[in-house]
Amino acid sequence: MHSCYQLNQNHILGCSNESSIGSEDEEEGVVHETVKAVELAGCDWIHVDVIDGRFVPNITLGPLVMMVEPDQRVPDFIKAGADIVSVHCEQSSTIHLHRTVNQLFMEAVVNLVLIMSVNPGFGGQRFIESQVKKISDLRRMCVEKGVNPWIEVDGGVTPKNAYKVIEAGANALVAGSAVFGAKDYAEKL
Ligand SMILES: O=C(CO)[C@H](O)[C@H](O)COP(=O)(O)O
Repeated sequence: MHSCYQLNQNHILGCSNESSIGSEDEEEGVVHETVKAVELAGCDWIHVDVIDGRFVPNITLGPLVMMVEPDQRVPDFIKAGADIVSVHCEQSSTIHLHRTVNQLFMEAVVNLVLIMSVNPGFGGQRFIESQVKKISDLRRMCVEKGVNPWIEVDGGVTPKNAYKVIEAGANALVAGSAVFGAKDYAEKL
């Protein structure tokens, strides 16, 4: 099983002394250190949310890099080092899903379905229990079709409920506040 961690500006600020973050360089240093720390603690993936203040009210990466229609930047994310790129299926986020998925297949090997288990936009929300059935339905459909994608679950995942989503068939978990809000990342892992 892979575990992965969401990294966004809120989580970085949440686990640091906000007043100590001044310049962009300092902020970049905090991001760097935090990523290094969760990697050392044993996380397998770093999950970075690109949230642009349109599909959801929040902005994760900061106004300087704010964008609309992030799916149009897929090649840039890959060039920047992303191994996996996932997009929202809602048309209000990804305007032309078919085109974007085709583009993903041309740019990289894509084999992951992400099920959101909170309303997207903010970390620290409560896990939506009804999504457990969605995960098991998806796993069953995959078995029936003879495919085996990563099934990633994102939102409200904690050490207390992780077993449920794993039992339902997920094999990649995003944990934001559960990990970045803890003093000891490895223990939460
Ligand atoms: O993508 C999200 C919101 O848009 C995630 O749900 C969230 O950021 C993950 O954090 P947490 O584990 O605290 O729910």
